[in-house]
Amino acid sequence: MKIIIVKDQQQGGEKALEVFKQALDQGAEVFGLATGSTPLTTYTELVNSDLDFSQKISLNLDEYVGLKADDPQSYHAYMQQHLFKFKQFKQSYLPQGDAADAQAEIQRYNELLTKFPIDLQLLGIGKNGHIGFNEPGSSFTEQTRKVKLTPSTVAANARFFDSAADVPQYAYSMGIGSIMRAKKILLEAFGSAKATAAAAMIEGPVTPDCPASVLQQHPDVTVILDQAAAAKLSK
Ligand SMILES: N[C@@H]1[C@@H](O)[C@H](O)[C@@H](COP(=O)(O)O)O[C@@H]1O
Repeated sequence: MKIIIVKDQQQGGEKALEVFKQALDQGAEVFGLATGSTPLTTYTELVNSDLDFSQKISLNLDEYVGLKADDPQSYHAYMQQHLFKFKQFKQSYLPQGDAADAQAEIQRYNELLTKFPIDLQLLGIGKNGHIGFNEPGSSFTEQTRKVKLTPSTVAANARFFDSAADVPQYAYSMGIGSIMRAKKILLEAFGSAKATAAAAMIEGPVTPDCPASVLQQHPDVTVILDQAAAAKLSK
């Protein structure tokens, strides 16, 4: 793992832009994208850059089950608001939260991932070490699936909803097996709330108890941390 420690989230976004630029220079065609507050500065940097994604494909990590694409809380809406409205991609895919047939939706998404192997996967990390919506205990080999969110993740994401009761309890998520197939991975973590998870990911044992720890086994991972998120690293 290559660890980059920056002053703050703003500087983290600037570093992330460099990683995207390098991936494009190396011929990346397919980008795996993430949501949450963590990638916001990265998306702002991408939007304000002259990088051209108009012939590139994107695939998002996850989507809440039950939300329509035009629901303002959906990850579709998030991506539209923060990136796609400003930066054109050739084609962008997310799981369809309101799909009538969950199994068919999972299969559709797995087929897309096979058709478009991800060159650069952007990730955040949950306070409990989850990546995508792969909560502690998730298998390291699974592909896209429907997952039940833990109470702590529901609580953490409640800030984006009117009330905790409105937070969906299930999501479609690329599995850890899908994430690990990406050629290159860029994980960002900002703020003291992520310090324990960041230390477990980087220095702890590789265990499903901290799903992000599996990244220690990936050959090309860059981690961008701000000083607060890096505070619990031993060196
Ligand atoms: N599914 C998302 C993850 O992809 C994200 O990494 C995590 C952290 O969110 P934030 O960046 O807002 O801290 O939250 C959600 O659970």
